[in-house]
Amino acid sequence: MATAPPASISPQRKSFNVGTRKSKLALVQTDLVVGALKNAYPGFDFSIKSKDTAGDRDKLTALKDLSTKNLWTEELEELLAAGHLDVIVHSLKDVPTLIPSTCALGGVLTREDPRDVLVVKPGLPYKSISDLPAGSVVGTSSIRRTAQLALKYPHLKVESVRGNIDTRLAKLDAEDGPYQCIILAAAGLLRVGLGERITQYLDSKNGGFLYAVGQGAIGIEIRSDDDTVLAMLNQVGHKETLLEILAERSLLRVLEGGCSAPLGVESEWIKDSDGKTKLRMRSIVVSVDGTRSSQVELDGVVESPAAAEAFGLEVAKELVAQGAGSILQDIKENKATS
Ligand SMILES: NCc1[nH]cc(CCC(=O)O)c1CC(=O)O
Repeated sequence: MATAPPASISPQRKSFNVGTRKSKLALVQTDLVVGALKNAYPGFDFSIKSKDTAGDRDKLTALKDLSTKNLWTEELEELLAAGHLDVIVHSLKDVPTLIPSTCALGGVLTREDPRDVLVVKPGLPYKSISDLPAGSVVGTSSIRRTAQLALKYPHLKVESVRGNIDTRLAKLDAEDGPYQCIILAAAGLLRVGLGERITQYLDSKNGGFLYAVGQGAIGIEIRSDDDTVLAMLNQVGHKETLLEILAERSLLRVLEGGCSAPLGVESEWIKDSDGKTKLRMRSIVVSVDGTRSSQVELDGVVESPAAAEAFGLEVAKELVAQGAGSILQDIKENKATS
């Protein structure tokens, strides 16, 4: 049954413009958000406006070399702030931890499987990352994945692969292509109906791989003063996902301080011995060459957005105490990438 609109929603405002990127994944995720909003607000009208962003246009430069960090978000945020859009739907992983003051994170849908996965080239016999022989080429452009590969699998080679999911899979499948496998997010493959391409799910216990902050979550950005849309999103958002991603983003925000940190995380809700629900966060910071790493696992009672942000900060402090600070300093000074 549809929920009655909260009192703060003005009866005059019944049409909303929902912006997103043009990729297949972005459009599928936007349909999920619009579907949830239409279900809660059947009398309202939502139109989808899709747009290519800087990140979609520049497919040649390795991601870590592109100077602006807001590749996927900035142009859409300008349209949002100007009122041409009311909502932007993002893969939350691509949303910088600092959002311009005119905009805010309005909510998140239920997280899809957040893990990274290995996709092996068709015809090759490998069933897991540990089956790959020395010298095998793994396609990825993420410094988090590159650094974790260098740490755990120094016998493998890493080569950059850019483009949307279909493009990357086509590069993997090309008969004369350089890659034996690629690493992708499970969420993207599952959401576009390509789950059968997954060879192995990677996590702390399988392959020893942690995922990106926000991975698998759909983030919904709004104008920071738009109480109407915020109230609407409160009806469709998912509380556990929100607490997980606020903790993860708080951790990353503290660590990165203006540079992109090779941080992996894994968030899991557990019951402790007294039956109390806690958020267990595993985290790792790895130097780009994989020679140094710092790992922390903490459990925290996380029942509110403020508690989630405080918990992320606590994990960050512990990571720095375990040595993450010097790894991040080297990355900032560009030593580790030479
Ligand atoms: N940076 C690209 C990107 N942004 C979101 C996803 C997948 C969906 C998600 O992680 O939520 C991907 C592709 C990938 O990393 O495999």
